[in-house]
Amino acid sequence: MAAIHSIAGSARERATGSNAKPGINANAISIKDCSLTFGQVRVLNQVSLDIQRGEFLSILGPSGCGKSTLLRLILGLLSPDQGGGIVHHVPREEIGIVFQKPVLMPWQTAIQNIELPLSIGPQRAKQSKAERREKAEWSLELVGLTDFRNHFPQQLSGGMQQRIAIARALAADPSVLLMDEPFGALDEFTREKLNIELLRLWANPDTGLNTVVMVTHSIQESVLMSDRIVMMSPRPAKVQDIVNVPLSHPREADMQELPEFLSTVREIRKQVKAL
Ligand SMILES: Nc1ncnc2c1ncn2[C@@H]1O[C@H](COP(=O)(O)OP(=O)(O)OP(=O)(O)O)[C@@H](O)[C@H]1O
Repeated sequence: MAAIHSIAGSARERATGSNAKPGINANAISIKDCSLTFGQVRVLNQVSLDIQRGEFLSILGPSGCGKSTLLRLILGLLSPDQGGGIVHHVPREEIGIVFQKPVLMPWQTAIQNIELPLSIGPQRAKQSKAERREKAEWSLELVGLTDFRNHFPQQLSGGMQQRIAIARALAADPSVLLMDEPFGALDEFTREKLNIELLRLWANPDTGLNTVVMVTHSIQESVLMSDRIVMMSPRPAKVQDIVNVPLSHPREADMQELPEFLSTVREIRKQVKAL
């Protein structure tokens, strides 16, 4: 099916506005005809996708089709065995990731967990200890958890732990954030709250965050949050379709009652059934 709607105006503005300076590619990352096989199992089959600067892109597809594999490919943790490869138009160190499980160190406090990646590897030399602490405090404040800075993970709810994981990713100042089912383990109420919080962080000019790529199993979540939705086919996965979401920004939870929201959800459901 052809893309069913034109791209939302504000997304285009984000993609082609202040971020797309002359001479800078309008894409953040380009995936060119990539295939990947694990042993005898072909997981990705000639996947091509341009991830545009400034967009919120969701990836939807059947379980096991290769969505997480695609994120790992984008991050550079895996390499394609065939195809033109991945072109990063933004520096690799500007790409952050948030996983479904927050993976926090249980013996470290919230603020220490956020600081940790800033204090190891090449990141360490970039900032003094005081600067790292200041950055961690800043990102903790962004996710509204300053009062919980000295709490250990087990003293925090699942939603709070995931906000710490998001703060940890934001502390490294990513321009591109990859998210692998970040809210999949949360209850519906918390999930919807964090959906909107994440959109606010994406729109917040204080963060360098510009482009989000989110794997999700939820059609509603993908429509509420995204500018475009990539539909993957069953394994070996290829890009089946790209759906443009006709909702404006800023998004609000009650937009889920709009006819454009409902018709887009219906259209995607129809496509999912036909996979
Ligand atoms: N390191 C690996 N070695 C071998 N096979 C792997 C490896 N990683 C993933 N796979 C296989 O690749 C396929 C795709 O896995 P992947 O986790 O990318 O799917 P997914 O679409 O993210 O699944 P889900 O929606 O259930 O999270 C699966 O069959 C999985 O078993």
